Amino acid sequence: MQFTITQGLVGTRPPVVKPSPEVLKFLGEEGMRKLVSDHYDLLRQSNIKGLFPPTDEGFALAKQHSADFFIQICGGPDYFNQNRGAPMMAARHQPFRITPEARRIWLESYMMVLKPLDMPDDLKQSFWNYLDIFSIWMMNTQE
Ligand code: HEM
Repeated sequence: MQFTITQGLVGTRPPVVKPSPEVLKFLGEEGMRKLVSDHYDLLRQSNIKGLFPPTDEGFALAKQHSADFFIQICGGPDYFNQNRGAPMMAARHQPFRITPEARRIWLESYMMVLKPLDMPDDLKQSFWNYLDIFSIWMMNTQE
């Protein structure tokens, strides 16, 4: 199990592999929502907290939308499309200043919630590899 952070250039979109559907089968929808919620709670205490909604209501909604997406990308119901429309993730992140350093903090926060998670290593790896590569797509600002 290796939590590698691949060096990626702002503005590039390396080919990405979706996480294994087994991740969602193992965690269940509630487990996935808890994972995403724990990640957001770390982001809220991080140096990039200013990127995220300041109110509790906004923050709860952000958790919901993000979990909807991860459930969908892992082969579950298309909650994200139903609630938010086509993902277009890079475009949705465009209004936010996502630098390589912000990506690193975002990924390290996922690392912190994945490490202690009760899930087989091959599934953690599959989920991590997706986060590692797809997060490169979200970078839109040089340091
Ligand atoms: C694997 C990579 C990523 C995925 C799959 C992802 C997914 C999402 C999703 C689904 C949303 C909600 C969009 C909406 O409903 O309109 C969102 C919003 C957001 N993401 Fe990401 N994201 C990723 C990487 C990042 C990174 C690296 C950052 C910053 C360091 C970031 C910062 C934000 C911010 C600021 C928002 C808006 C507030 C919010 O709804 O949380 N994201 N992201």
